[in-house]
Amino acid sequence: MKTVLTIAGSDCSGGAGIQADLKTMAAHGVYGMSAIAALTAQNTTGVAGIYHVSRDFLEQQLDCIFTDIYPDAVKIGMVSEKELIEGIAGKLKQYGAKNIVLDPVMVSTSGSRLLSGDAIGTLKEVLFPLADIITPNVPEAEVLSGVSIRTKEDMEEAASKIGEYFDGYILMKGGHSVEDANDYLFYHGKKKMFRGTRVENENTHGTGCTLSSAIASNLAMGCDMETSIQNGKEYITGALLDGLDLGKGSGPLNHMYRLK
Ligand SMILES: Nc1ncnc2c1ncn2[C@@H]1O[C@H](COP(=O)(O)OP(=O)(O)OP(=O)(O)O)[C@@H](O)[C@H]1O
Ligand SMILES: Cc1ncc(COP(=O)(O)O)c(N)n1
Repeated sequence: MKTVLTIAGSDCSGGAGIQADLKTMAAHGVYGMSAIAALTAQNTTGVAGIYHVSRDFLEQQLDCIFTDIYPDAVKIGMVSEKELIEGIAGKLKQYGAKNIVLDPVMVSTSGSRLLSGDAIGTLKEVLFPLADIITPNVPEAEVLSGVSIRTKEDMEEAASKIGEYFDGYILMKGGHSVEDANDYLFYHGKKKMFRGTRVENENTHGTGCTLSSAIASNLAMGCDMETSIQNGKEYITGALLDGLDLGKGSGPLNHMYRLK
């Protein structure tokens, strides 16, 4: 069985973070493992609190995983703080981790900061060089590039700025657009669109976590990058179309929609 590790934050309400990642992995038939960087107290209406684990404890979790069940792919989500990012990078290097999908989670849909401001530089300098693909949404791509994004040309400019310090695949997600849900892949000066029909569903809690875990699951199963993204896109669209409606705010997706 193929194995995938998520390094991210826990969402006690089950819609985003580690919980969304593990559900996505189970739905793909891969064996999911988790190293928890932070515990959050949150639900569909917002984040009430964050409890960071220590660097030592996060490293201990990674040692336990890598020395026993080696992951075929790694997804990285909410990593909160500088020291944790440095710890993760050290362990990924030490164990030669491969197929690394990095979702640069910065702010929750509900508006809470999930990555401290002074950690963004560390993320770029220390963790980006290890990633095969990064999956910023438009606001994250703006922070990473310093370009204000309104048009498709702005996206290209932002990707080329990010490309100055990141050598891998850049998937810019269009979930925040109003007219469509197209995602754009940039790689070494080339661009490819992954077309998405906008689903009229307010319940989008955890879409980014789900997409990045679906891509990691596909990479673990041996798909190439573009096929992994295409399959991930189809999976997220299906999960949104299912129309699950839980909670009082922006609710979670049905990760198991294919089993219906
Ligand atoms: N309403 C929608 N209809 C169809 N696809 C969507 C919709 N909203 C998001 N997506 C898709 O979901 C994936 C995640 O994109 P999004 O831009 O929402 O990421 P994100 O903001 O990082 O997610 P998160 O809400 O977890 O922070 C992308 O493939 C995007 O196109
Ligand atoms: C632990 C954790 N990780 C990631 C997100 C981002 O997801 P969203 O933007 O849908 O709130 C989150 N809310 N919580």
